[in-house]
Amino acid sequence: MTLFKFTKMHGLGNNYIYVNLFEEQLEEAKLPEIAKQVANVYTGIGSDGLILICPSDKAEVKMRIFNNDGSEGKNCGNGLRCVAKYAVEHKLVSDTEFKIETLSGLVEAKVQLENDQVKLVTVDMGEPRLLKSQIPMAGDGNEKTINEKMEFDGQIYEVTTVSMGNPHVIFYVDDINQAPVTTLGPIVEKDERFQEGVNVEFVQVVSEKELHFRVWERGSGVTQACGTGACAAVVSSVLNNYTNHGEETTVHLAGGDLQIKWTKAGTVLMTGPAEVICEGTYYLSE
Ligand SMILES: N[C@H](CCC[C@H](N)C(=O)O)C(=O)O
Repeated sequence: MTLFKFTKMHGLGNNYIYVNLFEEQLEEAKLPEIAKQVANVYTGIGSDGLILICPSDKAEVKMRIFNNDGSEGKNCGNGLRCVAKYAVEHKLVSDTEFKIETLSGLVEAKVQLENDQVKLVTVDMGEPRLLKSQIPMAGDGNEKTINEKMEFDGQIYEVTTVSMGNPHVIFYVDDINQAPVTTLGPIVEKDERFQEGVNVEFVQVVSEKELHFRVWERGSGVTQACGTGACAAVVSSVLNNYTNHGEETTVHLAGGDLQIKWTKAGTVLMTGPAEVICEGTYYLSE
């Protein structure tokens, strides 16, 4: 019987099962299956996926993220805030500011402590990637997709695409409560023009400082929040002249708010909470 200790954590309701690989051992080939198992709300723990906190030779810690369909993502904003909280509170790091390695590069995390507990985390998510070749998506790889017409399910939409190390396509809607998240989301997620699939975001512009946001995530479906998606939405909104470059935007997600700024220096800063839900031992069914 394989068993391992886990911590369930969430960032604005985007919840994952975290396993500390400084202490536990999981078989590499079984990781997609383990992610699907623990994420199953009926026969597992129930989560949006699995996140591994690993040793790294490039940073203090490394994060790997698996969606609830077992696919491995290359970045996870809500996951990074929770990894930062875990690393500080379990003394995997000795500072309140440190680097985290992801499959899409290094990010810089900075935690805010209250009585030795991490409440808020700011992550410098690095620079957005805007070329079609970087999303990746079909078309001229040297071009960007900003407010470009694309047909999905027989209808023409104007979309913008941004990668935060993982792919995002942003649709603007007049009323976030009417956004076709569960109907259009899964169609776009698997559209063949996105060679690696895509996270699908719906955004209602409230003002030049506020966005409403909903998401259909690649590999997980509807989640309460998507940190990389919220960063992509702010970058997209600056590119579409809805919000201002270098100014902070409040993004209202289903699970709560993130403060996001696409800095004039070029990187995207994301600030938000990270919470522990529970800890336990998982008995992996063979
Ligand atoms: N579904 C995403 C990974 C999780 C991203 C999201 N949960 C976040 O907080 O950024 C992907 O496959 O690219």
